[in-house]
Amino acid sequence: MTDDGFIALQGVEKVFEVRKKAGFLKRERRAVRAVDGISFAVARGEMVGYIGPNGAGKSTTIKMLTGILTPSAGRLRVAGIDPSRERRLLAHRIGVVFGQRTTLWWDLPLIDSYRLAHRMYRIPDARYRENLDRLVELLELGDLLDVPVRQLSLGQRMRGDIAAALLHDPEVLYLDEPTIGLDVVSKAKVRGFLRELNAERGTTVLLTTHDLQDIEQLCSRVMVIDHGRLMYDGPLAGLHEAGESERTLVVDLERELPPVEVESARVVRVEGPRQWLAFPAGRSAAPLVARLAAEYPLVDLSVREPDIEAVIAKMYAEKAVS
Ligand SMILES: Nc1ncnc2c1ncn2[C@@H]1O[C@H](COP(=O)(O)OP(=O)(O)OP(=O)(O)O)[C@@H](O)[C@H]1O
Repeated sequence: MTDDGFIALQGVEKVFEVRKKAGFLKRERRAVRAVDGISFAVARGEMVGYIGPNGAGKSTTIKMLTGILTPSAGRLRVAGIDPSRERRLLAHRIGVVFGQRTTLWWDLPLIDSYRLAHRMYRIPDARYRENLDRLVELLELGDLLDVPVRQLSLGQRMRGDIAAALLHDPEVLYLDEPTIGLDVVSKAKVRGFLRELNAERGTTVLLTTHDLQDIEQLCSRVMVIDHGRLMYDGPLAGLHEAGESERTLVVDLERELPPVEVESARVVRVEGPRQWLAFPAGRSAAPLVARLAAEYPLVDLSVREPDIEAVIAKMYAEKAVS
């Protein structure tokens, strides 16, 4: 593939014209800039998180990447293909899973949707059988193939949808909220499968989610979008610095004491002999622990990582002010 990435966007914009009621008969036209000049490149085999608050422009970006929507401006390529111009050609190279809406046939047994995909994508018979067997095994669908989709639980349906998106061996998989509404066990199954898919097949994955544990467990890189603009693109750890987040050192002292005093950390909570100290997430906890141990009667301690959701919220707040 070219140097500019397997998925490549340069200054991509999407503006929607919406009509708004402005009186009894009057309607006003208004432009909604859903995506406002986004540029990024994703290399083949990367697994990237694409996150942001509601209405940020995530789904619009994914729709442009699949060719459903045409960008208003900018350049966009997936596997060297212009999605909106060659949507059918691209369809053979990509798989899409929308967590909130199924692509499976609601009233038919699960297997019928797969048979349909077999024909629709013209998947060679041997390849279809092989992929179906592998996906059924990995996603634990064996007992569900003859069950009508409407009778499946949400977690089962989601696994069914993921299999449907992968029968034709796509090189790229877009996942829009793949764990939404799933219980802990189902989430773990979906995440485990995606990790394996990426490691074994080198499938490039772009993942949109509100569940930051999805990102934590799957993606080494994360892009944050807000108001149609890219606010952050980098490793997950860097988000903490961007949000100037803090880690927490929880210390158990021998007895109740006034809030401890130690450089570069501040006590944020005291409960009996236990105290919570906030310190910058980018710093090592070791010198802090050493100082505390030298000056106070320490019994036990633990370090808590910051909640990423809070980090992002803080980042937004800071950008809004600046
Ligand atoms: N077809 C459309 N016509 C008009 N406006 C639209 C259309 N699709 C999206 N928008 C607007 O574009 C903006 C971005 O929407 P988008 O669905 O891409 O956000 P999102 O980040 O996916 O949000 P969510 O997390 O809620 O799904 C919103 O203001 C939305 O109302």
